[in-house]
Amino acid sequence: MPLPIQEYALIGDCHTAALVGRDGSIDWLCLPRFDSGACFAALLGHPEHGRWLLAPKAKIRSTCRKYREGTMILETEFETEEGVVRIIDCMPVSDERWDVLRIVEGVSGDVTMRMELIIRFDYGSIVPWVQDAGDTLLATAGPHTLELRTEVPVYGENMKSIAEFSVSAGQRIPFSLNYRPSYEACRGDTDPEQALKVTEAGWREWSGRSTYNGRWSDAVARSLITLKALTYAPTGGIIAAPTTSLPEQLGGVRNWDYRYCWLRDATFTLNALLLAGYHEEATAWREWLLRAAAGSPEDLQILYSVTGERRLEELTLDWLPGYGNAAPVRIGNAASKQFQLDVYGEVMDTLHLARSVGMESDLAAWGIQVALLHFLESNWHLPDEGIWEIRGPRRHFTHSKVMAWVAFDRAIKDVEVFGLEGPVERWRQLRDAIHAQVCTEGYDAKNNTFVQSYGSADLDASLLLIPQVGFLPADDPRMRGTVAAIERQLVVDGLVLRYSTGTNVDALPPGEGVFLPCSFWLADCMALMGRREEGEALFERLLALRNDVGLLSEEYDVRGHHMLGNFPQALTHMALINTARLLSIPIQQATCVHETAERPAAVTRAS
Ligand SMILES: OC[C@H]1O[C@H](O[C@H]2O[C@H](CO)[C@@H](O)[C@H](O)[C@H]2O)[C@H](O)[C@@H](O)[C@@H]1O
Repeated sequence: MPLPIQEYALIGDCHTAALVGRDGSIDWLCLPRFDSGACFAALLGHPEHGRWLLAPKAKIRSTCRKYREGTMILETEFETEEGVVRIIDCMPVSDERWDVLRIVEGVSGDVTMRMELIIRFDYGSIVPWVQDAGDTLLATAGPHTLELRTEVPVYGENMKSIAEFSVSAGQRIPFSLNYRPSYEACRGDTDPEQALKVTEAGWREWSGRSTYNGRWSDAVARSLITLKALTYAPTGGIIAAPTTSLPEQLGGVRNWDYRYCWLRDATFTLNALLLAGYHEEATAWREWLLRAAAGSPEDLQILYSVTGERRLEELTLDWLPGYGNAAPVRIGNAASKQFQLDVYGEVMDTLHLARSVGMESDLAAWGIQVALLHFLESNWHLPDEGIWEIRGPRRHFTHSKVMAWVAFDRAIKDVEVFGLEGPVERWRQLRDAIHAQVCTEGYDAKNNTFVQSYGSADLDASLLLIPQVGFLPADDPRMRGTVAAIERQLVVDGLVLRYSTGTNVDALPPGEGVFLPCSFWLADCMALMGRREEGEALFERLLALRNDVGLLSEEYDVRGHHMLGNFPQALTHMALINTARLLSIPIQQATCVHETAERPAAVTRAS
């Protein structure tokens, strides 16, 4: 059984990423990119599905770990009966090669160590042919080769590569695992100590550029680094999470592949990066978006691969039992074929924000935006699958319609503020028509609450975003009523469910954890409504759920006290950054909204 989700830490090179367990085992790694087949898939099965263990053989008394400040370099320290040993793990960022670097450092005593390398390409299904080539161990199968370099002797045993060695205080023993296509020449060795130095300097330089200097700077810094690590450097695409099929319900079927770029998630993420001053990432993402969205607006997908590929066929891997037997394990994502209205609003909002914070205006972007709006004009009235990507029948989701309003609202502001050209009068009429429709069809006057979808009495935590996008101020009585209803019906032990899965709206068996981004959104609403102390208390509670290295998954099981769902998740870390920002500025500024229902200042002002 793999470790509890919160016992993993992330290392990455902005092309792909690995999960390193507290026990020293890398249980998840896809190469050469985030969505490639995994060569270590023990996370979704057993060690025999691939992993790389590097840990003391001696009895472990305690383990503690941390990231080196401002970096993605992980240090795991094991205290054993024989002494203390530290493992330094990282993936040097490079466009030319893919390496996982592990340095074993003796801290005190003489500690006996064990390395166990089990390479299984294609998600644990292919045993490679392993050759000893002197100072290098070569593992090849089809298109893939992994090369292990280390000074300690390695031997084969039961289809595993094993090393046992001892490390004494002050000694450093490097291990490097390099990936290359098997048909290409060996790229040669790198100096591990030098690679570590360069990697550390690179991450520190990047972190040092953050403009956030509020109360929660450590938590925000770790979230920003995590978001950066989920960015695919060659294209600027940002993935939702580096894993597939970590279950939203233990033993359940809510298991999805998140190793793709959702317009929604990437847009939220980008807002967080932009507001912390990371304009380069914003520019790269805008270019990624323009390439991905190029073509007919009606063909816009809600998610793409990191390079913008569209066919993400959903398959199940029946040889993998799944994390804690939560089957099926899925790769690909059928949501790519869904119609989700909200993404139009999210894209328009981000591009508007990009202009507002001074990113150079791009005429090609505006051309695509106008085409998207043209499509939206004749499609906003249709039912859709909504923000939660339900797999049941389409509905008129209130949040989707609100986001259609956002799309026209931001386009109008782009014309008014930046002098861009468009049929602004027609857009104004549409904006007003959508607003009026939402306030009648999406609002239940009897219970004084907005509802999940037109005609339904159910609630939905996506409604908490209404003030953030500027549709209505947080202190509007209808919004106060909605927050109160959500607190009554969707809050479990202080944290927020995204909706009631018992209604079968998503056509899946009921039951999942509380949704962490929605819990941050509740804290935002509290802050915007003048309930700042409650908002802060909820934010602190959420921060306390982070694991020992500051990472969060998508969901949380309040009864079992463990994380659920893919990990670490960009949407959650983005929500954390946004809430920290909101709570870091003076109350007056946070709640200030224009009469025309502008976004709250806190959500638009770069710090
Ligand atoms: O709950 C069903 C859906 O779950 C996934 O979607 C969720 O993750 C997305 C990526 O973070 C997010 O954008 C969406 O709002 C979430 O509901 C899954 O990817 C879908 O295939 C699935 O239908």
